[in-house]
This record gives sequence, C-alpha cells and structure tokens, in this order.
Amino acid sequence: MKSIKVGILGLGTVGGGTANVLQRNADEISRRAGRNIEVIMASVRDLARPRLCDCSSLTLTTDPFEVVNNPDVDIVVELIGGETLAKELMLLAIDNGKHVVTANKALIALHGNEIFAAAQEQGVSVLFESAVAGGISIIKSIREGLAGNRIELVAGIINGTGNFILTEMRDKGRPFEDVLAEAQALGYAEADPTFDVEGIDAAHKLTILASIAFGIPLQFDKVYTEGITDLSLTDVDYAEQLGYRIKHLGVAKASKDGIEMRVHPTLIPAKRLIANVDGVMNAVMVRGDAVGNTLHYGAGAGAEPTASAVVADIVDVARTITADPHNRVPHLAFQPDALIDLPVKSQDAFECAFYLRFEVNDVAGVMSQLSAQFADQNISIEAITQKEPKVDEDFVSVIFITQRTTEGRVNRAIKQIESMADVRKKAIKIRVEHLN
Ligand SMILES: NC(=O)c1ccc[n+]([C@@H]2O[C@H](COP(=O)([O-])OP(=O)(O)OC[C@H]3O[C@@H](n4cnc5c(N)ncnc54)[C@H](O)[C@@H]3O)[C@@H](O)[C@H]2O)c1
Ligand SMILES: N[C@@H](CCO)C(=O)O
Ligand code: NA
Repeated sequence: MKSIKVGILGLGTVGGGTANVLQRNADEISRRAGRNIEVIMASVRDLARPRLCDCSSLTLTTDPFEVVNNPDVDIVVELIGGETLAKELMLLAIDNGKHVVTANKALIALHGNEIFAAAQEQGVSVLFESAVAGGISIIKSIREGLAGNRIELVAGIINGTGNFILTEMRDKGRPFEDVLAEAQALGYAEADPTFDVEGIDAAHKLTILASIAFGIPLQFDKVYTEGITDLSLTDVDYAEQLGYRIKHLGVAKASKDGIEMRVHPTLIPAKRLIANVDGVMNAVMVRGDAVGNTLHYGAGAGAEPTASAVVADIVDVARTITADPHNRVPHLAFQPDALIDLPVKSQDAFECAFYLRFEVNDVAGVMSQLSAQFADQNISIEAITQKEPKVDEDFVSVIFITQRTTEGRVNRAIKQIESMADVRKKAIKIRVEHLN
C-alpha cells in the first residue's frame, strides 16, 4: 500500500499530540484512510528540547522551509501558530501542490479568504477542524452534516482557557491569574494568553463559524469582541441567585436585516445544557430551520483532543487525495463563487436581553427613577432585584433583567441613568441569551 507522507511544522502541544496519536492508532487510521499515514519530517525551533512524542523515525530540522519544499511530503501540518511565518509557509506549501492541515484559527480568520483562493487555484485542500472548538467536529457538522439547513444561530463556548478560568473562579473562588497560569501549564492557552482572556481567540473562531454557517466571506474585523477580564465575582454570584450562569459566548445570528457576530460574557439560564459546560470543555449550539437546535460538546483545547481533529483532517485528505479537486467539500462550506455579502449589523442593532447592575445611593425613589428611563426607551423589564450593601460597601446594587430589546436602546437608558446624582460608578451590562 502506498503511504501518505506528512511533514509537521511545530512539535509543541498540538504537534506532539498529533505525532503521538498518529503513532499509537496507526493501524486503525490506515484502515480508515485506505493508506498508511507516515510522518517523515518535522520542523522544530530547538533540536535539543525534550518532546511529548517519539521522534526516532522522523527527520527533525530547524528550517521549516525544508518541510514545505520536501518533494516527498504530501500533507503539511502547520502547528507553529502566529500569522506571519505560518502564512508564508502555508502559501508556499499550497504553491508546491501540497495539502495543508492547520489548527491556526488566527491565520484562517484573518487570511483565510486569500489562502482558500490559492488552494482552490492549485486544487489542494486546506483543512482546519482543530482550529475551532478543539476536538469537537463542529466544522464538519456544519459544513456537511447540516448542509440541508438554513442556519439561523450558532452560539458557543469556544475558548477552553476562558471557560476553565470562569469555572475555577466560580466553583473554588481561585484568583484569575492563578487559574490562567494553570491553563498555560496544561497547554490550553495561546502563546499570548491575552488572546484567550480578551476574547480575540473566540472572535477568530466565531469568524470561521459564521462564514461556514451563512456562506459569507471571513470578516474578523466585524466581530464585536469583549473578553472576561472585566467580569467580577459579584456579578457571577448575582447571576446565579437569579437562576443564570455567566459564560463567555460567541454568537453568530442571521436575521432578514443582517448578521450579528459577537463574543462577550453572557447570562444563560442555569437549566440549559450549555450553561453547565465547565472547565476546558466547549459546546456549540447550532440552530437550523429543519433540524432545530443541535448541541456539540467536547474538549476545546489540550494536546490529544486537538490532535484528534488534526488527525481526522489528515485522514480526510488521504481519502480525497484521489478525488476530483473540484468535487471536494468547499473550504467555507458554500461554493467559492456562491459566497454572498450579507450586511453585518452594528452593535446598536444587536438584539438580546440584558442583565444590568447599577450601584446607587440608598435613598427613596431611586428604583422608580431608574425604571422610568427604561420605560422611556420602550424596554420591558423581566426582573428587578435590589441587593443590600456588602461589608465595606456604602451603596446598594439594583439589578434589572430586561426582555429582548436592541443594544442601542439599552445604551441610551444606561447613559441617562449614569448621569443621575444617586447613581455610582459605571453600570455593569452583560448580555442574556435564553437559547430556547
Ligand atoms: N493548545 C491547544 O489546545 C490548541 C488547540 C487548538 C488550536 N491550537 C493552535 O495550534 C497551534 C499550536 O499551538 P500549541 O498550543 O501547540 O503551541 P506550542 O507553543 O505548544 O507549540 C508551537 C511549537 O511551534 C514551535 N515553533 C515556533 N516557531 C517555529 C518555527 N519557526 N519552526 C519550527 N517550530 C516552530 C515552537 O517552538 C513550539 O514548540 C496554534 O495555532 C494554536 O492556536 C492550539
Ligand atoms: N487557547 C485555545 C486553544 C483551543 O483553540 C483555547 O483555550 O480554547
Ligand atoms: Na473542531
């Protein structure tokens, strides 16, 4: 049997995990792929560094261009991360007629339109299942399994590091920095962990999900992005008392007047399955007009869960390597000439419910003054609660949960309320999605 030859760029967490899974499950993988998959070469930064995997049967080099230019390599697996060098290597690999598998969501979200055009031209595949929600086969599910649907909503916990931090803070009261350091040691975090905690990594992934769900070009710069760094345990507690959990969610929603793309902390009713997705686990809810709601759950980061998706992509390439390139599954799910330019909505036009907390002086009549501002903006209130001051606090917290409305209306009400004499500090605003 002729084997498929793989060259890996980067043998860190995901690269090491990928080499291990390919070695350990070699027999099963070749039964599935119809070919033996052989890693013949890998590029590393430091030849002397200890590795997760056994490298005795492959050639190691410190020059990644050697891998990309090696005529024996059929598939280049890019696992070094970053944008500049990774992009150069990927475009060269494509130009050399090689198929590419990558876990690099930043690269796909920012440069995917150009990369896929180059791949289309060369008749090679660029597969990226591991780039979104780690081991969950969400790309394949949307692109193939749900291909009969008009997709209305994709909403997911799509950053493992962030969900791990939120879970540990909530359950064990651990400090943010301490949990982040553990996520880094476990290999979950990005090389620059601000990508995880500021929502940038989730925004990269949401960009990709929105494209394959709605058939639009990749548009990272149009994703509204908030991370978890401003979230306080006070609001996590109050949300729980009101029957909600706070999760960092990526939301891509289609309606007749456009697409919403946003990532931010979100209150979700505690009884929803997705509200109970904890630790490094990810979950993505996809709503199609025919199938209804579907929920896709699994490990969102870590060496072997991510490698599971990388290897699945390698197997896919092996299976299609003999197929007509123009009949392969399209990179962004829709045929390249069928992508459409739907308008992407501005933040003011986003529609959802809101959790709003105001810190106010404990004087009579404040509650009704606040309520009047919501009435002025035609915002209906679902629940109001007032919390007595905690030790060392000289204010009361007034919490409103609104019904669905636009963000523009809510921002106007907040602006009026913040200008009142008895209202302290900046209002806390967290979006609420009922996901039913
Ligand atoms: N860690 C995860 O759970 C996870 C999950 C999904 C996707 N990803 C993505 O996978 C990619 C790799 O992430 P990782 O966690 O394995 O990172 P990592 O830092 O553990 O591994 C990257 C490796 O690439 C090596 N490298 C960097 N520049 C190189 C070069 N010029 N030549 C050769 N080697 C080079 C580094 O030395 C390092 O060993 C990133 O794009 C990341 O976003 C990671
Ligand atoms: N840093 C990413 C890796 C998986 O993409 C996360 O924590 O989700
Ligand atoms: Na995935």
